[in-house]
Amino acid sequence: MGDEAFIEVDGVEKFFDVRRRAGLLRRERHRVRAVDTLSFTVPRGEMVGYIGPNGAGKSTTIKMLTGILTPSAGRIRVAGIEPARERSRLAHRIGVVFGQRTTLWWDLPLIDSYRLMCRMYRIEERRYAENLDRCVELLELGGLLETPVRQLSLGQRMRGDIAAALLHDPEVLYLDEPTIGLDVVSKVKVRGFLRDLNRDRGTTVLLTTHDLTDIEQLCRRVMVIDHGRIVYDGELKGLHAVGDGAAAERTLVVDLERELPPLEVESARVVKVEGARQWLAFPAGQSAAPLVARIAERYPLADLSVREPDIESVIARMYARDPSAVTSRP
Ligand SMILES: Nc1ncnc2c1ncn2[C@@H]1O[C@H](COP(=O)(O)OP(=O)(O)OP(=O)(O)O)[C@@H](O)[C@H]1O
Repeated sequence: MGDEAFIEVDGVEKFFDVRRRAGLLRRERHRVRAVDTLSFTVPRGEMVGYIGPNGAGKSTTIKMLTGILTPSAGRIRVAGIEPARERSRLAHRIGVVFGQRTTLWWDLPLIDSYRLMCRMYRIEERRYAENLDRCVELLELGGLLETPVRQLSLGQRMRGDIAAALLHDPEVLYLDEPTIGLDVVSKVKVRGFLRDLNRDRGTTVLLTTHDLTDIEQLCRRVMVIDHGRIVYDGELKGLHAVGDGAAAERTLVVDLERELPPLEVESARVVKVEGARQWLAFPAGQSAAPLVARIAERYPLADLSVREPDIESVIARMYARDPSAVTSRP
């Protein structure tokens, strides 16, 4: 196998047979198609965004790539291994982080979880010590190693989980919503760490997220999945173009010292007013700083924050504008 296809997904389908109520006593069998003829490849060392609306099939894809789920049809290879068949052999070569749940032992100090993983994965002592030192330093975990996981903040726990996924030096890292619920500072730390990991160690990364900034800052390539199929595969800026420039709007949320009529500011428009709070949409490509300066000059400003466009709205507009414009990479 050449490096051209380090992750290889070819015509993969996954359906679930579920039973649902169809009347008082009757239950009907019903087939949910979670992934529908999915095909893509990821070369070694690439960091790819994998995005799509809720229920599109992202988690199902990741579960099949780790071997937790077996495809109903089609072929998957990761580092030359068929995940569902050789799940434990593959486990030595991949790392997984699910943002919504932890792989750490809740009641144990962080370091104990790491020691357990070292034994479970039979990681060689020296390699373990090196990887741990590097993660502790770069993810700033030094002061947290003796803390039980349940006492960690969400951002600390996430950094702890990322370290756990990297102790055995995986060649591939799957990240499912790694920045979900994190504050801005934690997001910046996590993104910086992932960028360096990919650059310095050549780790192949597949990143699922609802936060477009994660993609913007980390991935040149993005794949969009909807209804279990890839509907776009290419550069992020191409996605913005398909989704119409207006889709890529950010929102400035302004708290004024008192209620005022909608603000009038160049290159932004008020989209909502609620008491002394106003929401102003402005082009995502534009820096917020001059806009903030213009508002501060003319209006009594108490506080403000910037909201990034979310993936759902970009995709929704992409469809609203012209569904046929949504293309796949050749
Ligand atoms: N074990 C299961 N049994 C039945 N249906 C399932 C199962 N797992 C997933 N599905 C269904 O398959 C579809 C795809 O789900 P999946 O979790 O992969 O989506 P997702 O893109 O990860 O969504 P989200 O962004 O909400 O996490 C959904 O319709 C979901 O309800």
